[in-house]
Amino acid sequence: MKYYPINLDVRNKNCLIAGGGAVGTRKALTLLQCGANVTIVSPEVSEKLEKLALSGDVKLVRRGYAPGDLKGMFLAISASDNRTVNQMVYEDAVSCNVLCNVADIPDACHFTLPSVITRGDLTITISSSGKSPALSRKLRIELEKIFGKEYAECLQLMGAIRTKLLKKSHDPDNHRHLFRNILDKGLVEMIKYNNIQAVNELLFDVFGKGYTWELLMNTKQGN
Ligand SMILES: C[C@@]1(CC(=O)O)c2cc3[nH]c(cc4nc(cc5[nH]c(cc(n2)[C@H]1CCC(=O)O)[C@@](C)(CC(=O)O)[C@@H]5CCC(=O)O)C(CC(=O)O)=C4CCC(=O)O)c(CCC(=O)O)c3CC(=O)O
Ligand SMILES: NC(=O)C1=CN([C@@H]2O[C@H](COP(=O)(O)OP(=O)(O)OC[C@H]3O[C@@H](n4cnc5c(N)ncnc54)[C@H](O)[C@@H]3O)[C@@H](O)[C@H]2O)C=CC1
Repeated sequence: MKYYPINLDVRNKNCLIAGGGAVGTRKALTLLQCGANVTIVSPEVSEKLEKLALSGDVKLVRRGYAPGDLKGMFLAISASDNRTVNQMVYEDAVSCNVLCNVADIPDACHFTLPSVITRGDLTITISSSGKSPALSRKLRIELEKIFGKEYAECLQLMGAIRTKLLKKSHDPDNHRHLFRNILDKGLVEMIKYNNIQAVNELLFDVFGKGYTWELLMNTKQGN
């Protein structure tokens, strides 16, 4: 494996994108979805970014990238159409210890971006280790057909069961068996076909009283 896969918490972290064209816009939208504070440094930007700047969702600095722009940044993405600029952003990032991704120089990346599918709190990511973004995209489209919204609901339910069980005791050996058991008995399919009665019967069989779809799906969960 060439890259170490991690899930990075960028909420409220300052992130800079140099270059506000098609690629910079795509990367900005993902960062925004994840709750980052996004600054775009670019002489020209896409219409989408213009709108996001007007609504205050991104900060726009309308000029070319300059050394010093990375001060106070947690992460940087260089997506300009100028390789010299992109290389400079990378070198600045290395010298100020900022995590950096350069859209057109895979070797000048601390991290690369995967194709992403989200279903509620479930995130499925695909990386080709930089070899073929087109293949990552194709796989995403295929997997989106297989993993529907039932996975978001299933995850919400599993999370609520887990919170409830962990409040009572920490018993990983026993819990592992219970969780695998309800998944192996077709929980996802029952949710997919909206067979809530079967879900409740299964919950009762495995966990006993107090574990119902109605109760668990209305439980407030962390983060
Ligand atoms: C290394 C990496 C660095 C990074 O950007 O993080 C990188 C690099 C480069 N991409 C290029 C081109 C394309 N990129 C896409 C699309 C995506 N690119 C993304 C990520 C990555 N792209 C990282 C590796 C990802 C992995 O490991 O798989 C995705 C997954 C995520 C995202 O961008 O958010 C997003 C799909 C989102 C989705 O739809 O699911 C398409 C597809 C299309 O547009 O149809 C094409 C044209 C077809 C093709 O080239 O395959 C070129 C120019 C090559 C040239 O000059 O020809 C370079 C530079 C180079 O390789 O030198
Ligand atoms: N990693 C990826 O997923 C992909 C990467 N690429 C590469 O990404 C780069 C950008 O592609 P596009 O967004 O399609 O190009 P684009 O031409 O749409 O956008 C380039 C942007 O860079 C800005 N720019 C120019 N000089 C700048 C400077 N000195 N400082 C800051 N910004 C500056 C321009 O104003 C423009 O907004 C290209 O090098 C392309 O080869 C292309 C496709 C996918």
